[in-house]
Amino acid sequence: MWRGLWTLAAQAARGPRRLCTRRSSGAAGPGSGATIFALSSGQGRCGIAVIRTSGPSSGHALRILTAVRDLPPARHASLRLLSDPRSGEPLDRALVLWFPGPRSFTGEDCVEFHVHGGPAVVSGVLQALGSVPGLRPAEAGEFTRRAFANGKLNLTEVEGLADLIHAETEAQRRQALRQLDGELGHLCRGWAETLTKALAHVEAYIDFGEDDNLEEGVLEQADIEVRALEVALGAHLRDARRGQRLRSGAHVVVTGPPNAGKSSLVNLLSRKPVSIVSPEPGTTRDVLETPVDLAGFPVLLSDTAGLREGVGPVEQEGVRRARERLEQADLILAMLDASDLASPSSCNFLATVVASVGAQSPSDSSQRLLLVLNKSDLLSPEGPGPRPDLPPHLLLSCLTGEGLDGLLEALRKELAAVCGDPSTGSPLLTRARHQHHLQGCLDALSHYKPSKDLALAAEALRVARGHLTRLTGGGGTEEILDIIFRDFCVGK
Ligand SMILES: Nc1nc2c(ncn2[C@@H]2O[C@H](COP(=O)(O)OP(=O)(O)OP(=O)(O)O)[C@@H](O)[C@H]2O)c(=O)[nH]1
Ligand SMILES: [K+]
Ligand SMILES: [Mg+2]
Repeated sequence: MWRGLWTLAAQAARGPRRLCTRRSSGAAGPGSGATIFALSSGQGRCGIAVIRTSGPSSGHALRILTAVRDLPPARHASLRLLSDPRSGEPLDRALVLWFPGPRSFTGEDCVEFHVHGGPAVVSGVLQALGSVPGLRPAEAGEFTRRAFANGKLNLTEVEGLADLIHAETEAQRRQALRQLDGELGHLCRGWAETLTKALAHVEAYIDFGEDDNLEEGVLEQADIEVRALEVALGAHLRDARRGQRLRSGAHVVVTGPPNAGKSSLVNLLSRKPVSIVSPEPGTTRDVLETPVDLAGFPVLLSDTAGLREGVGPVEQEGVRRARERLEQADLILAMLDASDLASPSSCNFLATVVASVGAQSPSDSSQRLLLVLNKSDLLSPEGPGPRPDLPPHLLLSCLTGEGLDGLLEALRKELAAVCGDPSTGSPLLTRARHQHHLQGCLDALSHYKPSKDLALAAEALRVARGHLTRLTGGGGTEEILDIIFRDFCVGK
């Protein structure tokens, strides 16, 4: 998650960075001449490290380091002794792979050296590559940028790749893989084709409308297709918040009367002592936020002050902050003490918070709520259970852990609804950029009124199509590319 937060924090700490490309050099463009190299596996001691090159001198570099005149067979691993070309000193016995362009990740000639992962070996091979004329170290994201420039990936696929590298939860990984597979790009291309066809029809009508040799119903057909596209775009936009939540984390807020066990639950779900737990009501005052992986979904979990009136000014401020945070929640975990359901604070909580969220119809409610009755261990086995008039709820004991599995399963279902389930359904719009262009496309289509003015209608179609093209990176401006490629590390 968190990548958003981390990137912001890192940028604040370091000041603006220029990580990826030198725009002026046009280093990413095909035929830019330079051959780049970098360590593509993680930094630090490891069993195997992968060093990659990309560019026209890749084959030359491979021959020089292996001191073998013939290149190994394409896309087959071969064992070779690598030596420093300057001193002839052996560096490592390594697996090398030769990927002649265009059938490579970047579309250019590429080589992979799978060397032993010790820091001395890695730095020896990197230095040896640096000594080969025409080779220079890669900048962050430069391999991917070349792949993009050579048409190997479109922009949404590049974003999917960045997300895949940074994915921290199962659901994020699945979503990133789907995007990398080109699902969103595919959808956009289909929509753009529809618009191209409609545009062709409108333009034909402008040119030949008066003639008899134009098929009948051409404009009507274009009209039907554009209106259907508007409906599809609208449906996707309504879903947009879900994709972004999956990328940056859903807001889950734990609330309830004092001492219900909210902090105990937050500690249990995050598996660390985030909040102070004590028998004293009113222990938690500030909102305490912690990133967690809940059932495979990225979540920002907030612990809040117990809701009650008639307390001192500090706790009152805590209650105000708790209510404020509650309004921003995607999912509310409403918690009550199962052994204390008749108390005024429990009744008041049920009548206000639980009832008000529950009253919204599921389709238009922006928030979801799970009611949890904690401290089930305090209920006597034969005595009457929780009140019969309660809304649907789950029983839990933070003390014994009983009911935790059921709660996690319920959370998984709720979060799938909040974030969108990446294993099913239509591709999600994971970034504000996607939403911006789809909205732009939809706005342009609202000006499509061929019955009023054919020329303006054609222009509306052109503007709308431009948004879809830019979404997948066609005609993308350098600034957008810079922002997207900044997400990558060196070697990717
Ligand atoms: N028996 C029992 N006690 C529990 C359980 N969960 C929490 N407690 C106890 O209940 C008390 C209150 O727990 P907290 O987690 O501090 O409750 P809270 O809702 O965060 O309280 P405030 O922050 O004061 O609003 C502590 O003494 C916990 O040890 C449970 O499942 N069973
Ligand atoms: K407490
Ligand atoms: Mg607390």
